Amino acid sequence: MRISVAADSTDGVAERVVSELRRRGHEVVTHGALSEEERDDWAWASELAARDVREGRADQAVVCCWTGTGASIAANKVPGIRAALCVDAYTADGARKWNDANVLALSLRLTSEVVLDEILDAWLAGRPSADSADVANISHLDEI
Ligand SMILES: O=C[C@H](O)[C@H](O)[C@H](O)COP(=O)(O)O
Repeated sequence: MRISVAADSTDGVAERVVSELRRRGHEVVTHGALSEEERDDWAWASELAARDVREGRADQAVVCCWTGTGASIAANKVPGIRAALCVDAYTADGARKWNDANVLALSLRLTSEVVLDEILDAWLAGRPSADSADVANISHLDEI
């Protein structure tokens, strides 16, 4: 997959997100503090990654800030984006299965290297549920 990764800082696991995705064979585009030229504030960086997904330049995105809150809020402002702030593998699995999330938001403060690896495993293996109630919920998001 082609995955856009944004962060407002290179602290914590930000650079490990990029290296782990590349190690797993994905093509990675970087934004914010992970890019040489771009503004590194979370609202701008996260917006760019979310727009990559919205406009078809990426299949998915990972957006990071210190708490994960600002990055997820910014990504969710972009139409069609379903960003999920995930703190563990169970949440990441549920975000893909029940929410068809297309953007993974991470806290650079909270996410350890071990937990990051578990989250990425669950996120990348996850598939959206075909259950009619789940499909209806996702569909309603576009009507809100
Ligand atoms: O939701 C916001 C994020 O957690 C930011 O990473 C946090 O506000 C820190 O930003 P800064 O390093 O610019 O103070």
